Amino acid sequence: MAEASTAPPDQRVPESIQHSVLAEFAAGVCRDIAGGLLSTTGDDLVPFLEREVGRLRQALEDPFALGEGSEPRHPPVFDRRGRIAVATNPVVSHRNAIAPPMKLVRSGDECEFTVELPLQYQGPPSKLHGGYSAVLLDEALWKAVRVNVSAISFTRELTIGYERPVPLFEPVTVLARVTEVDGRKTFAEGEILAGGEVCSRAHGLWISPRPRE
Ligand SMILES: CCCCCCCCCC(=O)SCCNC(=O)CCNC(=O)[C@H](O)C(C)(C)COP(=O)(O)OP(=O)(O)OC[C@H]1O[C@@H](n2cnc3c(N)ncnc32)[C@H](O)[C@@H]1OP(=O)(O)O
Repeated sequence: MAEASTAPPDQRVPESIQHSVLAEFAAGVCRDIAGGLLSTTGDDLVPFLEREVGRLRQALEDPFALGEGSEPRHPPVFDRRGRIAVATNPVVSHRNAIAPPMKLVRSGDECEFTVELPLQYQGPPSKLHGGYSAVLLDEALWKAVRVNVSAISFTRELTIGYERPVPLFEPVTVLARVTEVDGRKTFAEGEILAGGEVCSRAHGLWISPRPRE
């Protein structure tokens, strides 16, 4: 298998479905280790790590059993230059161990995501770090812009209002929609909700780069 973490994109090689499933499984184990390292102390630490490493070892011994009947959530795709592109997105990609990952459940005029945040995203006790609320909202609003405007756009301004803390360890919803399109500029807004109540609100501006001369 290619050393995907160090190889530049154009040196990555195509991979089987089983390897994509294995990579996503390994990212999931990394996520569980990251959370467990924060909640496991003293004598529990070694058995915890042995258990997690054991899950990974078992998958390595029989990656085909792991992949049987299942599809990777984010299989590598070919980019416009025909190179293999791994889904690196740090919010939604199952292959990225630092992504929660946030899941798109509805896409259209309004985009809806769901996500459950574990301990590694904690700011105040049992609550989401505010900077990470901005990350979730940036991604969700960018997606609403992406779905509703043909040109690719990048975040130019993003304003967050923190009305209530976002809880960890339970499903939260992230909503996003476009409010105005004005040439290269697209304005969007959205919210993070928990238990039906708005915790954070965002609005911002996305701009598509000037076409090259
Ligand atoms: C393949 C992509 C995968 C993406 C994955 C998900 C990513 C999630 C979203 C992100 O996080 S993107 C990453 C974070 N964003 C960036 O890194 C963007 C950095 N900024 C830029 O690259 C440039 O500033 C940008 C391309 C966004 C715009 O550059 P321009 O030079 O084309 O914009 P310009 O400054 O000319 O502004 C365009 C227009 O907007 C106006 N404008 C700028 N700021 C404004 C403002 N705050 N309010 C109202 N209007 C504003 C500006 O006056 C101007 O108006 P006019 O067209 O009428 O002249």
